[in-house]
Amino acid sequence: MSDYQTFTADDAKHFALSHADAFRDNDQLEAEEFGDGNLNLVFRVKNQQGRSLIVKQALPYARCVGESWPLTIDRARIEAEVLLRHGRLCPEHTVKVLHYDAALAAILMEDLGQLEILRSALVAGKQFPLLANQMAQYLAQTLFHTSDFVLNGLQKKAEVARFLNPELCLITEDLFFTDPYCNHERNNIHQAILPQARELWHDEALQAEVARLKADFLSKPQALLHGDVHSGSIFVSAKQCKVIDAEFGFYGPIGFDVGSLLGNLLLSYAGQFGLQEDTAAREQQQAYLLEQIETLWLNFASTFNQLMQTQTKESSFANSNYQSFFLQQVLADSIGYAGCELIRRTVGLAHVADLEQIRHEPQRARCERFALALGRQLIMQRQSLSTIAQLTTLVRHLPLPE
Ligand SMILES: Nc1ncnc2c1ncn2[C@@H]1O[C@H](COP(=O)(O)OP(=O)(O)O)[C@@H](O)[C@H]1O
Ligand SMILES: CSC[C@H]1O[C@H](OP(=O)(O)O)[C@H](O)[C@@H]1O
Repeated sequence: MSDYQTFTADDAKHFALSHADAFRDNDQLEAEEFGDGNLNLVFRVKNQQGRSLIVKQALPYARCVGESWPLTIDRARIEAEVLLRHGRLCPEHTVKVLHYDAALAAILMEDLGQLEILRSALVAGKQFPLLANQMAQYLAQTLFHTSDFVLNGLQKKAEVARFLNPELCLITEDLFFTDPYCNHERNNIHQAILPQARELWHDEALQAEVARLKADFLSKPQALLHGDVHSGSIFVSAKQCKVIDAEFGFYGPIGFDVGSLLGNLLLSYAGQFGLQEDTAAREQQQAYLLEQIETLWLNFASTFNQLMQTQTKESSFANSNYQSFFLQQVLADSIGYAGCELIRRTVGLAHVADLEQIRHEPQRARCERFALALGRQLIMQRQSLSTIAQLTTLVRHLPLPE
């Protein structure tokens, strides 16, 4: 990393000017760093006509912790290459990457500032009727076309090697599958739910199922995942939906991407009990979220099924019984990973605004207990929930704990 230097706002301007057709040499550019994520610097660079682009740079450590947590800057390569690959497969729902510089670990990309971050919008009680359909297309297109249904063995292994991403995968392995199930110093547990967190540390039946999900995460390279499809990584409007932030990308189980999104919609569902005081408005928002969850899975499965039937290149996988079995297992995996996301966002290192923004602490604790109870049920029952309607029925009937 000899040429690497951490960008100032002036460096970000210079980088944008050197690589963007949108800017001219005599443009008076302005730049500000406004990143709010856990890991990187994000600058908005703007000219006097209001034209703007985003410069994202990987720091050699995790931003949320500091230099005591060193982290490879190769994550910028992974992010750029996954976004470029996914952008070719699903341009309408992937942020456009304009340039990537390996030495500086910096990416120039389109500014999506005219859209909203999904998580903030859901916390504000907003609804996006097209969201589930759009994300189903993104997930089905990117995951199918990078899977063994399309790539031959030689291509696939070269791809797996290119996207190994060991350091970022290790973060997920720890934060999703290890920390919440033991008394780990990285955990962030609100005092009021300490008894429920402790139960996780002694629940051997749950730990066995989480171990199975972790083993699959480590050893099931089904497709090139985004790797962190949470609602802070999705920009939305009434018409548009675009995914950013693919630095956790690698070849892993398809259900991990689908399940991460399901888990985030369920975190929003859980948070509504504490964010929305008006019962009718709360029930209406929760009904919207469950309807989006059903649409997401049904449209994902139907598009993936159509792609398997019409575009499978490997003859062994053209068998329709195998294809049904495959999708059924993706559903079970997705439900399990959704459960892990619910639990790790409630007691692990990285929390979410859906729960954190509940101001009334006792009510927040009830929502957190709901998220933990739901997460556990999803992990334990994932093989017997054979339709998405069974999952939404389970959610609807789960009582809000005291
Ligand atoms: N292409 C973009 N357009 C507009 N804002 C962006 C874009 N990419 C990132 N951001 C802003 O920067 C924030 C952090 O970006 P993110 O990629 O999530 O960083 P990190 O990898 O550190 O989590 C986002 O929440 C969003 O506000
Ligand atoms: C120390 S990384 C914690 C957490 O942050 C990542 O999300 P983001 O980069 O979008 O803020 C990822 O979910 C990690 O698990």
